[in-house]
Amino acid sequence: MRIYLVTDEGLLLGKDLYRTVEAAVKGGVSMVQLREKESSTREFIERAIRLKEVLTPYGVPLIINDRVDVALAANADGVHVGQSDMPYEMVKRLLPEGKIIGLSVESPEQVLEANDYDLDYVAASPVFSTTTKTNTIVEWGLDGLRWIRSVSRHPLVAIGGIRPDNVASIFQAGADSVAVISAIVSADDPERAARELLEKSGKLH
Ligand SMILES: Cc1ncc(COP(=O)(O)OP(=O)(O)O)c(N)n1
Ligand SMILES: Cc1nc(C(=O)O)sc1CCOP(=O)(O)O
Ligand SMILES: [Mg+2]
Repeated sequence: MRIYLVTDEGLLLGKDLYRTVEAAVKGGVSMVQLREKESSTREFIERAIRLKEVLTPYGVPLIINDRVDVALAANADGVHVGQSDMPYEMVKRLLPEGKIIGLSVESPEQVLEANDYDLDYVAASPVFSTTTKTNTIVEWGLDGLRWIRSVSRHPLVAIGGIRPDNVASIFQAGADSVAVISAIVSADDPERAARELLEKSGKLH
């Protein structure tokens, strides 16, 4: 996975969620996270089931943000948790073998602690500060990403403020993948936006 799309209903600017995600996949997105902060549990599950139906023909995994129960109910491919969410050990115990687990890391201590976990990726949270999510601690920057790469045994996802003009530098600093909301979700043409990110990543060939 290179371009990892995270959804946000509030940033769709009137577009349809499912069409936007499908267009982004056509443009090169290879993993999708359903991130619902306002919806009811029932709406969250319904959206997850529908999104899974959209993604399955493309072979693109669906990750559920925060909620192991929703992931299980929708037979999603995995869960992303942050440092205030369900602890890793519980997520690991509750999810069937083979499901994806991603964890946000916000400090050097958390990066080192994550080396004890059986994770599919750690997410540098945030690589750059962003208006999309403001309750973050401190941005890692490119030096921070290089440091994580040098000590972490896990695939490294970068998230926060990622755009076509900085995506190459993020991969050069050691990220394996970039997770993006507004640069794709808020674009007039999400397929083109995803393709541009992939082309500018320097990772096409
Ligand atoms: C890929 C990815 N990285 C980081 C986050 C943020 O997780 P968290 O800190 O739990 O914050 P919320 O997204 O739950 O508000 C993420 N969702 N995805
Ligand atoms: C969901 C999320 N988590 C972050 C973190 O730092 O943990 S930043 C973020 C939002 C990323 O949105 P955009 O691509 O629009 O900057
Ligand atoms: Mg969370």
